[in-house]
Amino acid sequence: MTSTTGTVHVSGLAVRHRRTVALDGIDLDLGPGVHGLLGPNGAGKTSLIRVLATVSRPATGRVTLLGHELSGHSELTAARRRIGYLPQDFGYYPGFTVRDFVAYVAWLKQVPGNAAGAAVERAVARVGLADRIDAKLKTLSGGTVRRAGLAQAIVNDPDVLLLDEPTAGLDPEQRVAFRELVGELGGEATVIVSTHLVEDVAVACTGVTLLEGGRVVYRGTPESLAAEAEAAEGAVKGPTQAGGPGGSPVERGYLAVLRHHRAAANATPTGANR
Ligand SMILES: Nc1ncnc2c1ncn2[C@@H]1O[C@H](COP(=O)(O)OP(=O)(O)OP(=O)(O)O)[C@@H](O)[C@H]1O
Repeated sequence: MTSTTGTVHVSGLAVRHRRTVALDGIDLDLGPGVHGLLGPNGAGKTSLIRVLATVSRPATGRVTLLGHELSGHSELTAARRRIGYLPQDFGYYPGFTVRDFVAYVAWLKQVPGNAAGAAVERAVARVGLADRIDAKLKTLSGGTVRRAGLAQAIVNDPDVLLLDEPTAGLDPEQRVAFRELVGELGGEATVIVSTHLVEDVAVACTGVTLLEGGRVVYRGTPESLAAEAEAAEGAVKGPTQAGGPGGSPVERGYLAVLRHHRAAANATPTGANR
């Protein structure tokens, strides 16, 4: 976990929004695979993804993506060609068709003109929208627009794919298809997925990073996170104490880690662990 060879390397990353510290000294090293980013509201997931997507700048720290340190103009430009990004809320021209929307991003990402048409059709087909490619975005449901958003994120075959709450608004069938696609993409690319749906992480992710209060409080795999629940439940002799009844093993592990972290932070007189 502490290797420095990952395609995404972050050290001492801090992000502030006016007086709010959104990220407070993050160190991460991520390579190919699907990495789930979990954490409660306000934990800093979007702030981290926005820095990696090069749309916001850190207050302090270093970020290296695919060997490009995200600082100078030429390094940023080189990295951007190889990044795919699906923001939590993305804007679009409602009068654009799915094809126009994805083609526009292909152009922004400098996909060569002679390859762009095929790249657009392939990306749209991969998200299951081939039959809607010439439909205007304003005629599509929220979940379908979100799939078009995913198509634009993968049109350049990115080496780093950043997805902020990609399954929000998807129906269960679409969510299953999404997990399969993300699993496929993670075979070669470094995929970072922020989500509140812990089950997405359990099924689709090879790694898990849990943020709280702008800090990394856990790194592991879905399996190791689930084992945290078992350990906590064993210690307190009852599942209701660790995560509550009905939660999946990974959900209970998530809750157990947060609870443990908060108890440790409260036990620190100076609050230095927060
Ligand atoms: N533009 C902004 N201006 C002021 N504060 C902000 C801004 N964006 C984020 N914050 C604050 O920064 C912190 C981290 O927010 P961020 O959106 O990164 O968290 P998150 O984990 O993505 O949350 P959520 O799960 O609710 O999307 C929060 O305290 C939030 O209120």
